[in-house]
Amino acid sequence: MKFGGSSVSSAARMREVADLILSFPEETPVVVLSAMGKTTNNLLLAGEKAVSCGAPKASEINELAVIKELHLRTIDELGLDSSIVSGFLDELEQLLKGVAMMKELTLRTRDYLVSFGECMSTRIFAAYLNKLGKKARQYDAFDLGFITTDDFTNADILEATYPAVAKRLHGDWIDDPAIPIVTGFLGKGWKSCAVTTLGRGGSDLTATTIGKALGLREIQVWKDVDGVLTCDPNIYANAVPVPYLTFDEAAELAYFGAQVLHPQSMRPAREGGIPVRVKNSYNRHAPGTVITKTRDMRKSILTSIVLKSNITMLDIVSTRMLGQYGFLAKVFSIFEDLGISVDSVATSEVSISLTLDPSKLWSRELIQQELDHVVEELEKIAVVHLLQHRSIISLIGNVQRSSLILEKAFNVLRRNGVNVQMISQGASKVNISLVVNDSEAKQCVQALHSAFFENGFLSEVEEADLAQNGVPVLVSSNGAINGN
Ligand SMILES: Nc1ncnc2c1ncn2[C@@H]1O[C@H](COP(=O)(O)OP(=O)(O)O)[C@@H](O)[C@H]1O
Ligand SMILES: N[C@@H](CC(=O)OP(=O)(O)O)C(=O)O
Repeated sequence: MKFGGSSVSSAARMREVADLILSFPEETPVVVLSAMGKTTNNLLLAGEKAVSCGAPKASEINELAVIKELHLRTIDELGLDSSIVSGFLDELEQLLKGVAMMKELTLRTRDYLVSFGECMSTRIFAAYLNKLGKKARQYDAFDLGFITTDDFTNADILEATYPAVAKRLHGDWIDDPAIPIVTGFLGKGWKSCAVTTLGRGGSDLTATTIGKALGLREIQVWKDVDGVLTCDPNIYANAVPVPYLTFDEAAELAYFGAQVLHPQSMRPAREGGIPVRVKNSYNRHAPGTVITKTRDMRKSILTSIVLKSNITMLDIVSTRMLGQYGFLAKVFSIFEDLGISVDSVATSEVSISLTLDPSKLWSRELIQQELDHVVEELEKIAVVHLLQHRSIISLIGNVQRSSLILEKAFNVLRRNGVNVQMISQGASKVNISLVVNDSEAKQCVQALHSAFFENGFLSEVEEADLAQNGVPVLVSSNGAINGN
């Protein structure tokens, strides 16, 4: 059971989550927690301010005061001893003074700095469960066996993690049973032995990794929404929960920008064949979303609409003759050399259009200087147009019905006077990506959502299928059509 920052943002929320866990007395869950509320953001901001504020002022950083106040108030309201976090808060202040003195915040120090959030939330929660008489044991993931690459701020979990975590949790359970309360988001670099983090929202990945390591029956990720929704509720309030998803759909949805799940988190669940249930800790009786390997696609057309804004698009036209081989290889080797990730691609014989995500690495914004450098390198072999302030609208759905989805989508976009600048759809993908201007993207998502989900479109298609085939068309998740 993983609870995100919004689920454990205060003493009241911690009580609620404890009550939720205790309401399943027959279960012996492993609990994964994120940092309380906005603590990770505050730690990052405090670190950035420390770089330039000068050592004497480091203790006065506003975000440090906010973090201290939140954790001490929570401890107080839960009737716990302040010594649970006071050591961490003192060390945090020292660390910020150190950053201020050095006038630099390396990626390694940044990871160590943000680790304080999860280290404190898990200690508070474990102490509270123990106070309630439910035996709990706190674990720091970096001591539990989470072994990662040394890519600070965006580390990958290594295979050795699975047996190490299983051995430790099983061993401790046999010696002295207690509910494990594990820090999400954190790991230990295999060479550096320093604390690493798994990228923003990485606690989902911690949970699915533990699920696979222990071969659990189910992985639950508890959020502040009723599951994965048909679109981001901040973009369009009419979004509704999606009851079932496949791992592929969920991964695509997360990768293309839905903040609800960490993009890598589906991998261990898929490998372990363990269902993931997305639930609402504020509304525990809502059924949520169940994510599994396959699902009944009979009535599935469009599942969810995802928006990723502030995308940079490159239009690259070869300066050489038509039919020249090796052009794609040359272009992609430039991206590889510069360590820049490409999201969507559309090609013709002589040109490539592709999108780059400036926020892919949360630690390192793709800044103008880097973009200029990419263009400079590409201009050695092609004519390049850099197009900024674009958005990718991803239509996640049943690719076997892609013509139907595209017909409907383009109808809507034409009616809204929107010109699509790039389209990307693969043979086995569950995702059709459309690139539009940032300024018109939200309006497009709203119009598409109304057309697909709110105006009886799905039942109309179902009726048409029935009329045409006698029975609804059954499409399995591998794409085979089984209709009569
Ligand atoms: N398609 C989507 N479905 C559900 N939530 C989404 C979607 N896209 C964006 N979100 C946002 O993601 C948030 C994720 O929930 P949250 O509880 O904050 O996660 P966590 O606690 O793990 O950080 C939601 O509050 C919602 O605003
Ligand atoms: N605290 C980390 C890790 C995490 O997973 O958080 P959340 O579950 O609240 O998204 C972050 O903010 O990125």
